[in-house]
Amino acid sequence: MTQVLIAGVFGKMGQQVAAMMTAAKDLTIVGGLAPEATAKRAFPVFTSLEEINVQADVWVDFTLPQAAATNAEYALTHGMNAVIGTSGLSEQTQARLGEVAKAAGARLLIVPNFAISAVLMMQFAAKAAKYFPDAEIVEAHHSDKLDAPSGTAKATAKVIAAARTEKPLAPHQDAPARGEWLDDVPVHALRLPGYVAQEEVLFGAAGESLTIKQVSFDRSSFMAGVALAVRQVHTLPVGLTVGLDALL
Ligand SMILES: NC(=O)C1=CN([C@@H]2O[C@H](COP(=O)(O)OP(=O)(O)OC[C@H]3O[C@@H](n4cnc5c(N)ncnc54)[C@H](OP(=O)(O)O)[C@@H]3O)[C@@H](O)[C@H]2O)C=CC1
Ligand SMILES: O=C(O)C1=N[C@H](C(=O)O)C[C@H](O)C1
Repeated sequence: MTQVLIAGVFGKMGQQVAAMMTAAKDLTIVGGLAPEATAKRAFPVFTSLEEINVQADVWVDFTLPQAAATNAEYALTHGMNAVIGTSGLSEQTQARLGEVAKAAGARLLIVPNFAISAVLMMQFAAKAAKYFPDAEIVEAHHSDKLDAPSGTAKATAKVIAAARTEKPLAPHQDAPARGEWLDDVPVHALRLPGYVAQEEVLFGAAGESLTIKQVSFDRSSFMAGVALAVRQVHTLPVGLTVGLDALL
């Protein structure tokens, strides 16, 4: 039985993760963390780190970047492995938390996107970038998403840059309409009511193009990945792992 504490338990993701774990026979929710305990749950809901009086195997976090960093530090130094789904943590913060995990002998798994389709999209994009250095990313999310570009778009730009063997042909342009350039990949972020999450990676070369697209129609798309991460985080090396790839 894996015991789990969910931070952000009343959020859009937190609620779905709690429902998924309640239905799973091998996962037990020992507590939740939320700024206000606005509803009753079958497990205790704490409103601050100081209040927490339970021990978990795994801390799962779907909150805000600053909160996630503070929470992860708490979890890693209190005998837990941590699975962070929260987006918007800077590279420096991720590296620092990795050091905290190492010092504590704990595992920290930061996952830009738990949807298997998104993990595969990034893997396919890395493969394509070897042959198509010119790439652009268009991501679209629900209108109350706080961060832009998305964590998935940042992770995709990073893997494209790492896989490229040549420089892109299209010149760098600073015009706002050309998007935000991450690792020499222009990223365009759309925020629209009705959307959940999706991303397209477009590659262009002389006389041809390739588009890789994934869509999360609803948040159930993330649940298999969250369950896998929670069940398997203990098998990862001590310290920081980024992405679900290591567990697939
Ligand atoms: N990796 C992935 O696959 C996915 C990642 N995400 C990411 O997860 C995060 C949450 O997304 P989503 O559920 O849609 O957002 P929501 O805004 O619906 O939920 C976030 C929740 O966190 C709560 N919260 C804020 N501060 C704290 C804190 N210090 N401790 C505990 N809880 C806190 C908020 O409470 P209150 O509203 O009261 O302030 C809110 O209920 C985002 O960063 C998003 O990008 C989302 C989907 C998939
Ligand atoms: O906020 C969201 O909803 C999502 N956030 C993650 C991101 O920033 O990439 C993952 C997914 O896109 C949903």
